[in-house]
Amino acid sequence: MIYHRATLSSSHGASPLAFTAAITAGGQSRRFGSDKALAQWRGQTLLWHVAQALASADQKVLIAPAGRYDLAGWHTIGDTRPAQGPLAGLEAALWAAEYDWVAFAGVDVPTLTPAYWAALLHAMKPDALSVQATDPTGQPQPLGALYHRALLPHLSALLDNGERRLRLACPPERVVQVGNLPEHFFRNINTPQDLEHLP
Ligand SMILES: Nc1nc2c(ncn2[C@@H]2O[C@H](COP(=O)(O)OP(=O)(O)OP(=O)(O)O)[C@@H](O)[C@H]2O)c(=O)[nH]1
Ligand SMILES: [Mg+2]
Repeated sequence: MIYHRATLSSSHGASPLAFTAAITAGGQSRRFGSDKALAQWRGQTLLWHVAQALASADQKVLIAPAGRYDLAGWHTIGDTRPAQGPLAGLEAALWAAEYDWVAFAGVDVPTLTPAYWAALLHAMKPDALSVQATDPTGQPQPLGALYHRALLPHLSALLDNGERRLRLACPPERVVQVGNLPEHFFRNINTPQDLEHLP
């Protein structure tokens, strides 16, 4: 594991790295009870908030069934392995990526901001294949994280072997962990109650 303490005020003058943004949106929202991507928070859908935080990306892909969502500026691609979960969504994202680095998000992380993604991009190290924020309990967050597209063969082998856990997408020794980020970034929305508790 490679550790990095985040700074949210990172303006270093270097030209920003070109990257792909991918939102995996092929889930069934069973715990939420209706499509959580379209649930409203602060007058917009959760999906809109997630996309806004990634507006500066050079390529924007939504991994979802054709026709389910219409998000301006985002190109929808289908799952390579439908209904196999977010690890399969990541496989589709890395497969479609035109840039080495992919900022990978779910539809249910509406409190992420451009500063969150900038902190992850800033923490990148030469040997890294993933950059993941750690929550206040120290748990790495694989669903608002950066992945290098060189992980694709590793990921496909995992999926072929029946693995579905997103946290295994990258070998731990190639993950850069980013600590010290504000607590409000770590709010996954799984149920209507989770949404009610968002400020
Ligand atoms: N592309 C793709 N994304 C998925 C798939 N399953 C889940 N996701 C997405 O992965 C993210 C996190 O998954 P969950 O929080 O489990 O969402 P979910 O599966 O819709 O919700 P539950 O049915 O309650 O588990 C969400 O953005 C989902 O849309 C899938 O099979 N394909
Ligand atoms: Mg699920």
